[in-house]
Amino acid sequence: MSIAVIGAGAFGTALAISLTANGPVCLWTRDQDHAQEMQDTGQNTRRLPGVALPSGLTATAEFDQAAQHETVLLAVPMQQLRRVLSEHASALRHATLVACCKGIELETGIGPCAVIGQVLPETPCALLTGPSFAHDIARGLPTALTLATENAQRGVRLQQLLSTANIRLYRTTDVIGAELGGALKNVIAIACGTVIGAGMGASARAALMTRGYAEMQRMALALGARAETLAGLSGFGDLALTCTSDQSRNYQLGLAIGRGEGFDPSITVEGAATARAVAAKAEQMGLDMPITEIVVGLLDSALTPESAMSRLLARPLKEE
Ligand SMILES: NC(=O)C1=CN([C@@H]2O[C@H](COP(=O)(O)OP(=O)(O)OC[C@H]3O[C@@H](n4cnc5c(N)ncnc54)[C@H](O)[C@@H]3O)[C@@H](O)[C@H]2O)C=CC1
Ligand SMILES: O=C(CO)COP(=O)(O)O
Repeated sequence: MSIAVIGAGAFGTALAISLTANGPVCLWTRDQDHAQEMQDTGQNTRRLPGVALPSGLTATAEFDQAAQHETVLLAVPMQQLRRVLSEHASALRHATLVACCKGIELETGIGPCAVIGQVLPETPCALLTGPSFAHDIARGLPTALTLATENAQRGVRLQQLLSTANIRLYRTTDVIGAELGGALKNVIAIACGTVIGAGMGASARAALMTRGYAEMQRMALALGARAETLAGLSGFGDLALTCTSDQSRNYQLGLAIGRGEGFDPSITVEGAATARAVAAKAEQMGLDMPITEIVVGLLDSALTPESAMSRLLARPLKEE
């Protein structure tokens, strides 16, 4: 069973490195110079410097070379997924697609598997998500992730195929729950980074993580997710990692907002677009998502960290 990874960013490269322990892997980048650089240096110096690419990994800029593989992992940012699928729809039609991105599409309010379902309705798909930093995976550190797909047989097959020496996969058929856990935790991580950056303390962060988790559940359950999925790796697990580690780019953006510093807009921060998508969806659904709302206010500079916190503290008192 052969594997390709689309997107030679930090995560795509890390997955490709780990998966070569099971067999050859093809890693696609849209940039010919980048592919050449990886071949010449044996490293992805742009996204994962200092980590050697194993000999079983082939870097290419030829899409057809990647798309001929049976299983194709899609490791591009969420807001680019539809474009990549649409540009390469005919080449990808016959593969099994595994989305590796975390987020909600801004224009439509849907997650990665739903986007695949719209662009390539006949193509089997799955989602790989859960707590893991690219650098940890690439360095061979132990991780546990969730593989979500509605087809249970496909889930068993992909679980075996994509488990490696340092990636232990659990499987679920609750795709919407896994999608929402991975997407919504990034929004809460921006809020948590903000309170730490602004010096509001670890107690405030614990409060945001807990009430943020309640918010994640509120939306996910309303959309048909199972509560136990939210309590698992793709929800609680990834929330815990992303809200407490300054390796996280979503958390780092929050730190910068809290400190009143700028942030490089070229860095992939999925929670920013997702916060806007989720706030709009919550309004349509009549759901109360106050932390998501204040994150949008912080991103728009309509709120300061202090005014955002005052707004949360001033909300009517209620049962937990
Ligand atoms: N970095 C990490 O630790 C983890 C990342 N993820 C998820 O993986 C996804 C990708 O993140 P990273 O790899 O970290 O981002 P990244 O910014 O390192 O890489 C993104 C890659 O996608 C490529 N790309 C962007 N737009 C494209 C387009 N239209 N066509 C072709 N290629 C395009 C870029 O050139 C870049 O190589 C995100 O959804 C993220 O949430 C998930 C778990 C861990
Ligand atoms: O999803 C991740 C960890 O599971 C990576 O987090 P960031 O995208 O915030 O860096």
